[in-house]
Amino acid sequence: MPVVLIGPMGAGKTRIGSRLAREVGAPFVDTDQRIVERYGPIEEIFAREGEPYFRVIEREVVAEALREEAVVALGGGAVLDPDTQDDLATLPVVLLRVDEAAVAPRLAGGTRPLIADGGLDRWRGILAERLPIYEALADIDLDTSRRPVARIVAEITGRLGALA
Ligand SMILES: Nc1ncnc2c1ncn2[C@@H]1O[C@H](COP(=O)(O)OP(=O)(O)OP(=O)(O)O)[C@@H](O)[C@H]1O
Ligand SMILES: O=C(O)C1=C[C@@H](O)[C@@H](O)[C@H](O)C1
Ligand SMILES: [Mg+2]
Repeated sequence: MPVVLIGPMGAGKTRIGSRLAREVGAPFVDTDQRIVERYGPIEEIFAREGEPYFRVIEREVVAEALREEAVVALGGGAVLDPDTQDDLATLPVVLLRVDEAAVAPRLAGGTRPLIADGGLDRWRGILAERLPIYEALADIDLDTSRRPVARIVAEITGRLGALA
């Protein structure tokens, strides 16, 4: 069964997911990275085909990843898909949170298309829209704002053990 990481842009899903996978000896799948491998850079997909098309290919990649024995980091908006919400209801899901002060430097210099214009204000608005979904799906909920990656990974492995 996969372990799934969800949360907003910059929460650390990719970085913590890859460390967690190493720790538990499982493969790591990042759905954004898989989309890039197959379809090219995400900002180009958004620019060329628009967000609805991106969500369709994202759902395909997510559905495939959720059938793998892996640590799976989802894109920030993947939980908007109702079928993905259904899939996640029966899987161990880790919500990674981050506050605004901590995320600002993490987002600097990025190419995330949804916040290309609005920056941190847009990030805040998107999070507010999605937070009820994130919270409803999470089995483990933790803040990554001011803690080293190794500590966060240790806490997740401990809490996953308690879930089993
Ligand atoms: N606990 C942490 N402390 C400090 N920096 C961190 C921490 N976790 C992640 N980072 C840094 O924050 C940035 C964003 O992290 P990461 O790419 O893992 O986030 P993400 O949740 O995958 O974001 P996205 O949804 O955009 O893919 C990276 O530069 C990463 O190295
Ligand atoms: O929050 C979002 O909707 C997104 C987050 C990223 O992980 C990418 O999946 C993409 O930039 C969209
Ligand atoms: Mg990521």
